[in-house]
Amino acid sequence: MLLSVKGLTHYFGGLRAVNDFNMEIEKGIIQGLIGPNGAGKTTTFNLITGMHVPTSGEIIFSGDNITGKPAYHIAGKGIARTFQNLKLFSRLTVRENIRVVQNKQGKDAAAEEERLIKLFELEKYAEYRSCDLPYGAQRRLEIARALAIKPKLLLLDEPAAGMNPSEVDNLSELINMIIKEFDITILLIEHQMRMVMKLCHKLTVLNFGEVIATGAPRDILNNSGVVEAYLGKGGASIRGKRSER
Ligand SMILES: Nc1ncnc2c1ncn2[C@@H]1O[C@H](COP(=O)(O)OP(=O)(O)OP(=O)(O)O)[C@@H](O)[C@H]1O
Repeated sequence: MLLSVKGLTHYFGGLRAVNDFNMEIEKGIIQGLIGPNGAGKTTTFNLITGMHVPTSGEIIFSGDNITGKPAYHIAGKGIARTFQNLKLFSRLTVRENIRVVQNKQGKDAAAEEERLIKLFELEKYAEYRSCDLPYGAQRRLEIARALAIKPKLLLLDEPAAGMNPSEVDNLSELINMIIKEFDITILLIEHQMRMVMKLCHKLTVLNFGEVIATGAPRDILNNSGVVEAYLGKGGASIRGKRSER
């Protein structure tokens, strides 16, 4: 397993945001982490990436226990992330945003910078400050910048937030391209179910900080506990169809 999370629990004061969370991620796949608002998805990302120290539990990445290690250490081990609300260096150019996170400078780094700019269709914006980019391009840049640290595991936190349907389709293609072009594994938080169903090989479903289901996307869609968690008893399904009552 590339990542094993065991018994992860996190309290914010008296609020238990993540409760005995277990998850395993195999190398080379796109795994989805879904669940209703406030279920604890972003908190889980923050725990994995060292932004919060868990109350208890263990996180093993590539055989190393990274539980409670500082964020720079975890990034150095090969876990990169993007944020729900973009966190680009707004006054730096596209090129500079990528360059500042690269570990080394030199010929190889410059070639990698060009490759990322090209793959993410950012050529025409390369010298623009990131704050001057259209929204979709900012989102692409955030993923390109995360890849610039050459991670083994990429955590994407709602990359389709605020996108229109055609932008969501483009993003899905981009994520498929990433898994082909880079030697990488992806953990994806996303509310857009169409995208989740299209991309993910496996899903983990969180509700009130607990895992309520894990498995193949098709099985998850038909899991009554999951449907209930999203919409309450007797509600519509997460497939978007209204159920007859
Ligand atoms: N820094 C914090 N301090 C206190 N409570 C927090 C903090 N961050 C998150 N929470 C609480 O922890 C719970 C889980 O939040 P989290 O953001 O992880 O959920 P989420 O599944 O990512 O939700 P969404 O889909 O809305 O982004 C929520 O009740 C939230 O209010």
